[in-house]
Amino acid sequence: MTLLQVEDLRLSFGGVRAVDGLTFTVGEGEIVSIIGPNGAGKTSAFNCITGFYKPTGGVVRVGGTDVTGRRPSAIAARGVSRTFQNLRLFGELSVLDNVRAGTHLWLRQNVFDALLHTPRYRRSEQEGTDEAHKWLDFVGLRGDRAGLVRNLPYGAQRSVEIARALARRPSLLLLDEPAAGLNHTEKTELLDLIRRIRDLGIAITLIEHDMGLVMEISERVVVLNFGKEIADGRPDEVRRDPAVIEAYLGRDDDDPVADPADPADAAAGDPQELADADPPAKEGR
Ligand SMILES: Nc1ncnc2c1ncn2[C@@H]1O[C@H](COP(=O)(O)OP(=O)(O)OP(=O)(O)O)[C@@H](O)[C@H]1O
Repeated sequence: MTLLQVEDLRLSFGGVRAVDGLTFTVGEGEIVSIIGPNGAGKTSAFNCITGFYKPTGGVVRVGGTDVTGRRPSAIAARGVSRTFQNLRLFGELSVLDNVRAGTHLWLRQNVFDALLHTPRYRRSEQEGTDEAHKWLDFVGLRGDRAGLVRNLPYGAQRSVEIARALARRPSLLLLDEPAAGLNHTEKTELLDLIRRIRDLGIAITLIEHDMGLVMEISERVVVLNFGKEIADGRPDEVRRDPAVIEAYLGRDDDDPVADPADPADAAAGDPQELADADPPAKEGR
């Protein structure tokens, strides 16, 4: 069944067409990556899908329901959870409380119960705490969970953010550059974690610059360039796609013929190189 359906999604910032006609779907339990050079519109697309930006055009459906332009909380309540490129943890809260915050989406609590600390409130608080521990175990975060989250190393903070997103009990998890800033070991653990999340039946859409990770884990890859979708296919198809290779590596207009002696052209001719290619540096941001 199709879980997420994005149709002709558009977003403009003044004259900049950040997203320019994006169409793709994500099925139940599927892993779909969105890739593209810096500034291609990936995060803008995520922000439209999750309600942080109101798209200029197009439709976003979750489980068949049109959620275009709805508030982030309404879209989250439909089972869409996300992490952010720049972590958005509550630095002054404990590790455990950060993850417990995710459970408030579905824990049934009211002001009356909270003020009077009724047995029902205490039961639901315990349920939230148990659930938070469960997800912290799942992401493999050992150590002190009562300490402030901001005292954790960066890689561990990323894990806490994923645990918090999972504590919302999503059917679709959107990860914005989950491997950024992680070392080799942490990336291997992330790969395993993403697979284990998928094995729970949760669909995953990730934005990622680490091509090795993308090519290894994705069932489908959607490629954006200057807001436009230039490819949507299996990893092996996408990395052989000339439009994708050109978007990543660029080609001098005055030099349309590949020169095997030129490392850039040699790389463009070898699809395997795309897996190792560093995206071009940010421009005009
Ligand atoms: N809040 C904003 N105001 C104005 N322009 C923006 C805003 N956010 C993004 N843009 C522009 O929209 C375009 C797409 O940016 P976006 O951040 O979505 O790209 P991206 O593919 O996620 O890039 P990166 O890989 O660097 O994170 C860029 O030209 C960017 O400068």
